[in-house]
Amino acid sequence: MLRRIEADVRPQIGAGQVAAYIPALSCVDPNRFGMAIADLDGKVYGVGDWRQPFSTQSITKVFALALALAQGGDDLWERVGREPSGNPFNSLVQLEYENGIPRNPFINAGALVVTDRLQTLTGDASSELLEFLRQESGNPDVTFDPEVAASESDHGDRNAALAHFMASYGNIANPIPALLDHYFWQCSIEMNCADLALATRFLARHGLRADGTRLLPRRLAKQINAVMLTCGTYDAAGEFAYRVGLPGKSGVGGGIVAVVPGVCTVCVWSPGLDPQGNSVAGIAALDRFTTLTGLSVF
Ligand SMILES: NC(=O)CC[C@H](N)C(=O)O
Repeated sequence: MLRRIEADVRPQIGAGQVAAYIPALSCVDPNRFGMAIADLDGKVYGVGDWRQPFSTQSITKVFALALALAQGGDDLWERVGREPSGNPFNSLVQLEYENGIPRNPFINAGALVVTDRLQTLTGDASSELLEFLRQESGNPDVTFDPEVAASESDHGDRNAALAHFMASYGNIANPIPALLDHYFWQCSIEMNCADLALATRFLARHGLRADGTRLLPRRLAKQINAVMLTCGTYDAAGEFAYRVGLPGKSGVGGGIVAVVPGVCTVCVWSPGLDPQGNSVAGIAALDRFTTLTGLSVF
């Protein structure tokens, strides 16, 4: 089935624009495509470049959210909302109208609040996140890409503006330079499709980690999946629900993870992005996946 999906989406591979806001991402080959499916027991099936590491970027926002909720509980929701933003992921405009409370945890402003919370809870948000991803993927080689992290920092004015703006409303607790560092390191984590499909499994397993221990109560796993469905692909979340019908989270590295609760997880990677910053071939592949298998939440 994966081979069939790859063949079906071949005309779209290379379509769109590779992220160009930092040099480290702009040189990625747009013709790459990989896809992996992990079942609940951790068996992985893949096609194409599924073992090629890529920049996970905003996909890490899901894992940071899960850790912040697991360790700090529902208080987080006093500082960040759960509604789709209908605006680009790095937009500033809504924040002023809404008194420094970001619409959801998956736009940059919301993710900065989540990382701030994780930093308060753990004292080392990005290392905590990396360790979690290593454990859940079973791959000790999952690592930061220092070049991407440095590039994010060099071109980080907008994220810095978001953080300072929220701090003016009292919605950031940690020193901003340290918070931004953790956020940029978080964005720089490199993983492949297999790693990401495996690491996302706790959301398909209703909160159970790879080792069988519980990360999240069932309720929280359901809630994170719901926020992914409504907010995981920014101002294209409606279109993603329409075409794919699964909780999903994208990143500007061209990766997307999707969850079929109680069944499996999927990760697809292809660097060409649509204007909303989501992988063109990635969405097409997930669209084919749910159409061919009938495995959507609807
Ligand atoms: N959508 C994304 O993947 C955005 C992540 C990117 N590093 C940023 O903060 O702008």
